[in-house]
Amino acid sequence: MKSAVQLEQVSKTYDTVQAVKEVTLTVNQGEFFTLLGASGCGKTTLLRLIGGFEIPNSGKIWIGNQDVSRLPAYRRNVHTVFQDYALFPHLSVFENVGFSLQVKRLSRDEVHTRVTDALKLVQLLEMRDRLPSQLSGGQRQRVAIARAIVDHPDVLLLDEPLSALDAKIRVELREELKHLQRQTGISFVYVTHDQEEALALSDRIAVLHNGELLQIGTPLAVYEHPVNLYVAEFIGRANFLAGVLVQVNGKQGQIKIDDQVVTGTLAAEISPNSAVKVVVRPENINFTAEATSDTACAAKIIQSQYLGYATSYLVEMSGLEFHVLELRRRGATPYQEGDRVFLSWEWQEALIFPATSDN
Ligand SMILES: Nc1ncnc2c1ncn2[C@@H]1O[C@H](COP(=O)(O)OP(=O)(O)OP(=O)(O)O)[C@@H](O)[C@H]1O
Repeated sequence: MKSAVQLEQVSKTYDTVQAVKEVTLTVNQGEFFTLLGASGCGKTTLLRLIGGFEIPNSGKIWIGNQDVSRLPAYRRNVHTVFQDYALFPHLSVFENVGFSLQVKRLSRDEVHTRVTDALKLVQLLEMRDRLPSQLSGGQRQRVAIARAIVDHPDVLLLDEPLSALDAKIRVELREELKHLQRQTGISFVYVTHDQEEALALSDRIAVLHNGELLQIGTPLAVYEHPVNLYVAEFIGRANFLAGVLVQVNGKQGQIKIDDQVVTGTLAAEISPNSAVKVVVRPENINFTAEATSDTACAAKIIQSQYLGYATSYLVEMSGLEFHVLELRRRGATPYQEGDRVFLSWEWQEALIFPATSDN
């Protein structure tokens, strides 16, 4: 597979802050690649390094086959879509989108064809004569995206492009963006702190923390096989149970939590009698009114929230609180607050990490 962007041991320091620490990664051609992390983790800096708005202190950056580590932004075949759209207020939608082509002195016909195609892709052709002030936030962002794809860049960099929009428009535009990326085949490098957005959009996700790359993988891999407790906590919801590993049987571990014993999969090599944390997702916990197996734990429902498609429970077991999500099943009545239940899960569905693992 050909690479669109490659970073090798890239670091960037501002004064005393090391914003990016020795990051190595490859974005494949035609890939929707997301940089995900909490505020301040270095994702915008990484994007700015790829775009050429910052120069790394050390390391190398390639776009396609070209080493661009020292090239200024305007000499890289990449475009950036910013959170605040950055449109020219006095130019129409059409003129905004065609601006860079006119600067390049393309013929009128060529500009017309390309701008029309780009506006069709973002479904804004009928608004071509409006000014940015006459558009909604979502429409403005679509103009910014059309402007960025109009001269067919190899790579499009997007810095939280949906974060200024309200929730409903954000989800709509998210679907359009994914469709647009597939249609154009442009490689997208997308920055967000929103894990749900990252899961929904990406072919692969790079999870960053304190300037370091923790994990790269498909949405499924980072959700189901997080490399450490930090990634498990950052992506999706999870319950964290502290206990002691009492027995190891191949990949399976038994953990004692107070007087209860639960099972899980060892996510790392851990020796018996170590302090561990078990990570189990709310949707992987089952309830039964009666104990069904040795590892079912007695618990009590503290809170029940009916969500329509599912019921979300807060449950207490041995002084620990659990979140449980039960999808709606035809004919089933949700459990009530105060009900006594037994919790269980498949051992493959719970991950055991050393308690000292980075979180
Ligand atoms: N121009 C700058 N001068 C000094 N420090 C900076 C500069 N830009 C970023 N930083 C620092 O570098 C670190 C990473 O910042 P960066 O903007 O890349 O994070 P981020 O993950 O994009 O955060 P956010 O989601 O809040 O935008 C932060 O500690 C930030 O304060």
